[in-house]
Amino acid sequence: MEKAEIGLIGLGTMGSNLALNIAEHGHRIAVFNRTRARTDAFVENSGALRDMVVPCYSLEELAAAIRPPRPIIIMVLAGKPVDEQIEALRGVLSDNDIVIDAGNANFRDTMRRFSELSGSGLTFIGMGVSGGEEGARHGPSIMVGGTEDSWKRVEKVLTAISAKFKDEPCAAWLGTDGAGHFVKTIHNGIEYADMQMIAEIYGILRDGLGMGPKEIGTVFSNWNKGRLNSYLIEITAKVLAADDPKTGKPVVDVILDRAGQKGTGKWSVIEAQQLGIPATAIEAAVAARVLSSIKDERQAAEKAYGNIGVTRISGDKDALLKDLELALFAGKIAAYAQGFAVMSGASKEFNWSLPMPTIAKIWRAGCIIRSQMLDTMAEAFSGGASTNLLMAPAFISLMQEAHPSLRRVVARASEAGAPVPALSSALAYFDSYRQGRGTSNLIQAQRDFFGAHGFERIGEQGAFHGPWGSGAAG
Ligand SMILES: NC(=O)C1=CN([C@@H]2O[C@H](COP(=O)(O)OP(=O)(O)OC[C@H]3O[C@@H](n4cnc5c(N)ncnc54)[C@H](OP(=O)(O)O)[C@@H]3O)[C@@H](O)[C@H]2O)C=CC1
Ligand SMILES: O=C(CO)[C@H](O)[C@H](O)COP(=O)(O)O
Repeated sequence: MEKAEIGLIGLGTMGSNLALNIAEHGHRIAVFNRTRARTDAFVENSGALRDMVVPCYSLEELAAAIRPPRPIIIMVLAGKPVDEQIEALRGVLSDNDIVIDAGNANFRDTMRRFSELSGSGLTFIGMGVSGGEEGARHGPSIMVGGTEDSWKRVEKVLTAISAKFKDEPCAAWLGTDGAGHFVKTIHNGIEYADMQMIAEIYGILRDGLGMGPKEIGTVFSNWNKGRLNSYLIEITAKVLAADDPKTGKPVVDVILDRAGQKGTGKWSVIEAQQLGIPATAIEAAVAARVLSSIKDERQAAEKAYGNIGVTRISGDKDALLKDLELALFAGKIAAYAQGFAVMSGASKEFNWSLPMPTIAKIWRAGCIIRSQMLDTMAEAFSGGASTNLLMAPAFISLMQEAHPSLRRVVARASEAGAPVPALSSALAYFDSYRQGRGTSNLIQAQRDFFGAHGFERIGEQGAFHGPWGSGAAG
């Protein structure tokens, strides 16, 4: 039998679709899954691509089915299962074979795996993939970390299967070792903020304006034709339009308000904190998911405080809708600015030289956060935007137009009792970032008072102490 060009382990949602995508692009692929039944089901459902697929029932069989040097994609649950697969593969692979971890790995695990495999003869690639089920099948965004040489060896197949934005492949080599998985992690952090802000706007429309799912869906659908055009807005409109076959009710009304998470949002926030770079909108989104998960406690609190609910927001509905659209737009810009700032900090910390224009470009199609705005970001970064996206001329104009709406929406939502943690964090970040003289002069003084930490004076060099007298520095 003709040998396969590539192998894949893990035929779950992502792996099975990625395998079919690879096969459809003319690459014969050998596949293996821990649970045999899943391999059988995959083969049975591979339809016209059946001849391009080689089912294998052991790693030995998988290795024997692929032409050396073998590229093998691992697409299993992140964490220990990946280590177990790598360990098992070491026993069946040969020098120059390439092991590609394509799951949502923590980039620190990826760095460790790089160092553990160095000198083993095997090449390792840590690769972030975004686009969910549909993206994996028809074109995901692919973020690669590893040596440039290893990228060159897999570039052809990865660019072929990736999404295309106006013919440009959404797959790129972003740097050594953990670079690809770090960028995927921040992609997901931004995804969390984006989703949370959309949910906050949905909350205002539902509880503040008393609108039903279908009507809200139409609002999102209209917004998707304008500046907010993005995959997440598009699917939100579709979700809100869908009915539950069991009850006939809008499906969103029968879903529990409790969202899970697998780790990438939390890792984004941890790494931002480690780097000392504020990612407050992302942090608020992660915290909101955590709060959503303590449903019993929230219900008890509702009883304790009385069901105050959200008071109705009155006024010109069209003007309010315009404000909500612009508020979401401004909030998104702040969240992206934070995500890119974190990547910029990590790039320096880990010597990756992350290419910001390329990252924005490969996020324009295929991935979950794809949006029209990313094209403007790609242009801004290509034009040399470096410190913070909020300093790019195009984004200064956009924020000047949109921030008054964000301010009004946060104020009105707070008055009405509608929680808007991500939008308000985004606004506070923007307001703090654009304030030439803030309030930390007082913090310097407080620190000096209780801890003799000293402070700087305006226009003078050196460290100074305050005239605090007795009781200070105690
Ligand atoms: N779903 C999504 O939208 C996206 C997911 N990802 C990432 O891709 C990876 C796979 O996700 P997804 O396809 O959704 O997950 P699924 O739950 O659909 O599939 C999980 C796969 O992992 C395998 N697996 C689990 N534990 C082990 C183990 N201990 N040893 C060997 N194999 C194991 C399963 O095998 P078995 O059949 O035997 O259980 C199955 O093939 C994850 O890292 C995920 O975070 C990345 C981007 C998007
Ligand atoms: O990577 C993804 C999308 O880009 C996965 O769908 C991931 O599972 C999303 O994160 P979480 O499950 O924590 O919401």
